[in-house]
Amino acid sequence: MAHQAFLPSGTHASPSTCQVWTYLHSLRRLGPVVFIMDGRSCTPIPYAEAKSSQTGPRHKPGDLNTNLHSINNTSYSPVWRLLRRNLVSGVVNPCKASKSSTQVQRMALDILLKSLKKEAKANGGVVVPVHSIQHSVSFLMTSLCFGVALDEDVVDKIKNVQVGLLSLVDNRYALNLLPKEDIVSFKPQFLDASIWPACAALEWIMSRLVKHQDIQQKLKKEIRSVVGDKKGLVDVEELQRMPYLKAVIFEALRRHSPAHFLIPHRVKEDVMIMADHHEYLIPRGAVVNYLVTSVGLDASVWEEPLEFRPERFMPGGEGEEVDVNCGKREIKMMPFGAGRRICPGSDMAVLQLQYLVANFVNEIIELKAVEGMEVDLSDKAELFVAMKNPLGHSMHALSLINLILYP
Ligand code: HEM
Repeated sequence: MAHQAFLPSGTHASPSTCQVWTYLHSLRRLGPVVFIMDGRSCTPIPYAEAKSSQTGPRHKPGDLNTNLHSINNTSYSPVWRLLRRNLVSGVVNPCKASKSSTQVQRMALDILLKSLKKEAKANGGVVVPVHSIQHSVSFLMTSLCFGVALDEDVVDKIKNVQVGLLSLVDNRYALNLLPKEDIVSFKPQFLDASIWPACAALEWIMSRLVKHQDIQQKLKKEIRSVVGDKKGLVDVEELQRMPYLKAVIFEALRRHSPAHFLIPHRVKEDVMIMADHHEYLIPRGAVVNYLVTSVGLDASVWEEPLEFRPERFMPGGEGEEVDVNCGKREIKMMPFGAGRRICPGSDMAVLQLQYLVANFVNEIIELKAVEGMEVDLSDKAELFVAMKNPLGHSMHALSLINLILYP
């Protein structure tokens, strides 16, 4: 059953978007593909080749980030279960995030709004939101991670020098249950895994709100209909009565999935799969991955998949029943992965995005591009998929935005 098709050459373990599309193309030519990764390169090959390949450990033990005791590097085992349980019950539990972390949440929002307002005031309404977003989300996630609201300077240092994290460990949450080397790898991992995809998602959402003024207005109307003329913040409880807000966030996660791939998975035992009337063997030990983006852009599931249309997640839309946690229903998108290794921060990430976006939109009069400028929606693959030309990246970029704030 050997597949003789021409194989594309290997590429770096974090492929660019262009390479991803090459892979998608390969998928069409080669049928089901197994990605073999050797740490530096990632080669899509048909199952038959995979069968004869050697796959060693993904990472070098001992490396700070990758000592194989961190959640995403650990195979399914009691250690993985313990690490994951600690994270889920101690840090990312959405109830906890909505109650005991309210103060941190508010402070993060405050950082975002203050920094944007200051910049808008200094620059005649023009802002470059990417830095404010990163600062605010970093503050939020690091504070949740360490269990205390950290000083903003500290947040910056952590963001820039994660190696120094150990000196900041306090005895909150579950971290003190872990051996020292696990804490070292847990923290950078928590921060890498939580800050960057959340930043990317927030920036994509803002861009879409700039690009689609009608969606921005509809969202604003929904928020106002729930909070009325109440001065002050939109509460977490109020978010539950904003289905359109959730639809905007889901649509952004579908259309601009922050992760193009999952963290590679290793096959535990030989598995036979059927595709295009062929039976393929995925051999035990092979490293496999999913093209997360392509799942959310499948034209047989989504009408005009490239369009940004939050209405598809409203009653009657093709995404009405979608659950980003990929429960028992058909999987139509998987921005957080699926199954046992699904992102444990998914609920918290969605909640934080709802909170920040609702309050941000409630606070502004209008978010729009500077006259004559347009939002550039090209992307680039870094650790996660970010905007190639961030909103208002420089005075020469095409994507300056004009933030008109209430006085
Ligand atoms: C919009 C935000 C986020 C996105 C799009 C995202 C996406 C993902 C994806 C695609 C995976 C790989 C799943 C797999 O390999 O099957 C993952 C894993 C992971 N994520 Fe997230 N994530 C986000 C936010 C967060 C947050 C807020 C946290 C922590 C609080 C977090 C912690 C983790 C961890 C620890 C893993 C590894 C899980 C394991 O291997 O068992 N993520 N995430």
